[in-house]
Amino acid sequence: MAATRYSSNDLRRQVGSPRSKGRENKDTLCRNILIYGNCRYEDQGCTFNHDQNKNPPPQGDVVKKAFNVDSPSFTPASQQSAPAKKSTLSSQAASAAPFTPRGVGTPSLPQTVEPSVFNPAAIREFTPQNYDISNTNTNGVTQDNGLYNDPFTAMGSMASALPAAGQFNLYAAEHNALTASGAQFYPQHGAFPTAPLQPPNYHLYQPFDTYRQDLQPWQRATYDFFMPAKMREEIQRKMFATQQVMPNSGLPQLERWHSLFPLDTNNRKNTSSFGYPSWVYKAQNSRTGSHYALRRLEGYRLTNEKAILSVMKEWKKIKNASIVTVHEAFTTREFGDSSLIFAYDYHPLSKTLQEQHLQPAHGNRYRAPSAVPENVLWGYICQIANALKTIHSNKLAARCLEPSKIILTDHNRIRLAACAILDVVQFEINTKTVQELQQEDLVKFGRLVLSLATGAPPAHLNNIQAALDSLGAKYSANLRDAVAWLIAPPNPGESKSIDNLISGVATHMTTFFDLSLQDNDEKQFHLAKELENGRVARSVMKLMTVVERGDLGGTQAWSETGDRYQLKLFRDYVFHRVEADGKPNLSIGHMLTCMSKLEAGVDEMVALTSRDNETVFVLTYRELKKMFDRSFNELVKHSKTGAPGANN
Ligand SMILES: Nc1ncnc2c1ncn2[C@@H]1O[C@H](COP(=O)(O)OP(=O)(O)OP(=O)(O)O)[C@@H](O)[C@H]1O
Repeated sequence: MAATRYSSNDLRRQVGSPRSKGRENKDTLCRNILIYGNCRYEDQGCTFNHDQNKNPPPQGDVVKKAFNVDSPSFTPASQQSAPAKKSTLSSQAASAAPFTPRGVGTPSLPQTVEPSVFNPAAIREFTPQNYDISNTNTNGVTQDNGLYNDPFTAMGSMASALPAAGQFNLYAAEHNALTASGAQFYPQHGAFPTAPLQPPNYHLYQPFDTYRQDLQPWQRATYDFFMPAKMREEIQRKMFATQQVMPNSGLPQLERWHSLFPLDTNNRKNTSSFGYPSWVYKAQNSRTGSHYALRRLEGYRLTNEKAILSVMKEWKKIKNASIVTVHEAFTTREFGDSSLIFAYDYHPLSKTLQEQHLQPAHGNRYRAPSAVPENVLWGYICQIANALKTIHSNKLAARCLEPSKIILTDHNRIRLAACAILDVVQFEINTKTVQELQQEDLVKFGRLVLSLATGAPPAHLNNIQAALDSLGAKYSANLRDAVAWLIAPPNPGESKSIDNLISGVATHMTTFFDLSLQDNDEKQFHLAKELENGRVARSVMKLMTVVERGDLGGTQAWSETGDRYQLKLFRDYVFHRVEADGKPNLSIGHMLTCMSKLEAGVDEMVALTSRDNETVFVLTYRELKKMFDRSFNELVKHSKTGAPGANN
């Protein structure tokens, strides 16, 4: 802006004040001080008062003057009904057109408006799009009596003043509630109309950028909008495994379980773990539809009902990320024998530690499996210690700590997979106390780690000392000491506990904890992206229910007429774009942006052209969103099921 625009004289001329002289001016506070905080003409002859503290004009005096800013002749007609507000500032802003965001409608401009320093049209350029307002005096920037508060400096104080989640609905179509709650953000501006909080536009696509900061915008690719391909593939494979069925498996349907699918990778009848051959099946619960892993102990005959009841009562309390949760146990004769079944959480595509580390590489049975890296071993130690801590604190013992009964459910993530079984099976014959069983847990834990470190199954570890000595070549003394401590019997009169081990491996625990937090951060980042995609997907689904539908509720070609026609053209604009040479434009960024703008109902204009180029509609996303909502609501009214979410 030209410097002259800010001169106090000019300002006064614009507001229609008569030129005052000498002493009179000295009493009047210079408007440049009011508006800009200083007056560059102070030392160049500006005759107004530049000391804000000097002679503040008494409120009563103002109304007595023939010409003053609150004089009714300067008050726009549209504002007269509002309670008169005392102000010593320029009336220019008061008579300026009330700001209305583009596309909301034509603001009712007062007819007597004089040339204005404040050009609302210009102010709009600073307004964040889709900024819904209920107070037409506000336009997204703090604006009152000619004062312009830089929204960007204001944001700092806003950040701390942001309302707690739940105070308003981020997904609300209208944000008037926000405007109303704006008052609390400007307590210091009590005398001014409160401007609404400028909320970030929650509806617009907002991918996080923490993890790809090194990329320039033009280097972004489609996959930047989605989770990494590897992660997606892994999750999809797991989903596929969960849904897998085997129609002619010959497996029975149990009372409340169906679609049994065998998970065992060999059909050896191995009785070493429980004293009975055991089999694992994936099955779907008929009541909940969820999938579980059922472990069946073949040929087990239950003699004491209390065994299941009392053991399960205790084990159902155990919730730990390193233990596969056990839900129930029951007996069945559906397999043609008397079987005991345990229902566990199902972890698709898991492998036992035995399969992962102790079996020769597939297709090469002469080559020993490669050694488990030390950091992976420490990860296992931390997770098993975590599991044992919970189990032992609940006065239980894990008992089944074998490589074939610990499953790997994700990258280096393990879980004890056969808890509670031995407690039921040996309910009547067990003669050991829980403390003794817990001591045994520690020894089994040590043998398990030793087995993984040496590559020999626990049953083959006959010379423990030799195996421990061999660790020195591959692993740190720290690891060797931890394993030796676990396996060694406690000193007479002493007992070892899992707490002792946890204190001893605290540094490894913190390393593992940190890695797990980092992993969590990364997943959170991908989750945030998928949140955006989920929203866009819902909007696309809604749009697809409307366009090309045909007739509805007796209206012929409903989807080709009225609002629906424009939505159809919008669909073309978003998804069927072509280049000048007719080649399809498949920019995913364009699709995501348009759909999220639609969801946000921003005030940006969009031109929709019919396919024959005969008709062009120029409208805002806000208008389109209204059409979209109207059309969809009409559909909902005619539907049997009602609003989405009421049914699946
Ligand atoms: N909760 C579970 N969720 C998903 N898969 C599981 C679960 N528990 C076990 N499995 C899988 O079932 C398969 C068979 O497990 P099992 O414990 O019978 O191993 P195994 O090597 O056959 O042992 P054994 O020789 O003692 O029968 C393994 O591949 C294992 O990963």
